[in-house]
Amino acid sequence: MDEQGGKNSWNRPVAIFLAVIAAVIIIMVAISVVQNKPLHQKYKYGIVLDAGSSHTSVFIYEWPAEKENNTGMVRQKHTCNVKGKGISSYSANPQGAGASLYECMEEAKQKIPAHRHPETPVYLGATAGMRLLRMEDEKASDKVLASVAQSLKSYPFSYRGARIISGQEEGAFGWITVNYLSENLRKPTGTLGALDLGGASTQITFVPQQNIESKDNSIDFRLYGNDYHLYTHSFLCYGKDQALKISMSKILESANEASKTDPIELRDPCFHPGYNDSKTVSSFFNSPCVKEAKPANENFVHVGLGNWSQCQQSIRKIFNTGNCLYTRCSFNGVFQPSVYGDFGAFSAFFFVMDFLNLTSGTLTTTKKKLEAYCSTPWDQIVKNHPQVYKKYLSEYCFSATYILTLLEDGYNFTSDNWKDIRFIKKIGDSDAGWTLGYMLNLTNMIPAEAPDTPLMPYEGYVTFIILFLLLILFLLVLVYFYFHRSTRTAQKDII
Ligand SMILES: Nc1ccn([C@@H]2O[C@H](COP(=O)(O)OP(=O)(O)OP(=O)(O)O)[C@@H](O)[C@H]2O)c(=O)n1
Ligand SMILES: [Ca+2]
Repeated sequence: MDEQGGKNSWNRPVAIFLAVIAAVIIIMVAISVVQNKPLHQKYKYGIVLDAGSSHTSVFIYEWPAEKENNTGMVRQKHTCNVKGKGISSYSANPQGAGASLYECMEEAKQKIPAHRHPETPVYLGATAGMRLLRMEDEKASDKVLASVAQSLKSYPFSYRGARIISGQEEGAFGWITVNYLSENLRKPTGTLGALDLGGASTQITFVPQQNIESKDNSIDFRLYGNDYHLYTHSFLCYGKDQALKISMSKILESANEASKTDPIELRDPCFHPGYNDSKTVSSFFNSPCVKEAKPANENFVHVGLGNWSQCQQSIRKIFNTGNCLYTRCSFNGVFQPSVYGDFGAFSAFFFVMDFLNLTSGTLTTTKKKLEAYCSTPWDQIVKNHPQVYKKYLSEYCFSATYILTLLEDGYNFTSDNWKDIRFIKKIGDSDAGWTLGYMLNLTNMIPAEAPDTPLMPYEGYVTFIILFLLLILFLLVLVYFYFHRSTRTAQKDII
């Protein structure tokens, strides 16, 4: 009896103790499961309209709400191309500029959950087309901006402004975009230079090895605790559409002097042999970028010759490589340090080189291929690309020759560092361009100082604490049984 009673009196506390431990383990495991379960991700959104010289694009970005200060977290969710030309083409009908945004903004309402609309910022940045319109007619450019502002305010988003951004901003934000997307900003590794070619301007931005001699070309950033000293320059009028106007106006001027016939025949080495089209002089002299005297004749016949080296010679005339007041210049007296590091070349750099399959290869092979392309008869080119709009198709020889000349003679890339240029459209899901960097900056999503990073991620921390507690409990159990057994042995010894 005594012995049994003794056994029972020992079993009850053991059972209670084990039950408590089991309960604690169950609660802990339950907490761990709940804590570590992936939470239903909450996203935030932002909209940026890129009002370029040739067209407007609407970009919708999204990012996980609780991770907005981390690099690489913002991605492009959707993009919509506004139908028709850029907003600067509405100078005679400003209301049309705002109205043109309707379809893409309606699409944005569909893509972003309704409960997020009021907090979603919307920005419009206009680039070189509007810079040129402002130079020509400031009132007209103000009216176009007022029209797009009024249109954007009519949507349920948080309107944050419509303005013409500077060439420096365009270059610097393009650089931020490509480096943010490549996740270069929190690492000690190098950064990627940015080359952007639009219709009306072109930008070059990179971290140089040399001193920046002109303060207009220098931009400083402190991002995630690192200091960046950037060189940037935007060449207004050196986008591919304006460059074509300047180049054509030079050939037209000399053709006009040579022949007094009407219409003038413009024999152009940058267009394919067999190309023959009637055009108006005004369509090339309608820009503040064109300084040549306008010929009296309004009509001319544009005749292609398809001679690549002559084409390059005529394009070289639009780059003034003399008159440098610094230790070195790119062109037109603009200071530029030697290009350094890898570069991402996007927008029209990519569209043109990708269309012609020229995104890889050496500078020499690229020139050879382009020479062959330019000399291909026009009817053959049309046959090979029946789906491409003829105006665009006819301009690829000029555009690619312009790109090579700009990169080699303008920015001083060489056969050696040609391989450092990557022709890119996107990085991951997001387009390379200034819009993402612009939004990241205006929403303060890139902190100057690196956010404090915990020793381990939150989920890991919870798991670690639970395992640690379980270990302590296990040790307690061991200790308990050890004493329990030694007490029983001691009791037996007494009996
Ligand atoms: N798929 C595409 C899209 C555009 N383009 C051409 O590339 C040039 C530049 O386009 P883009 O980079 O969109 O220029 P914008 O932003 O409109 O001009 P800017 O930056 O100078 O304001 C334009 O001539 C356009 O017609 C092209 O050849 N293929
Ligand atoms: Ca652009």
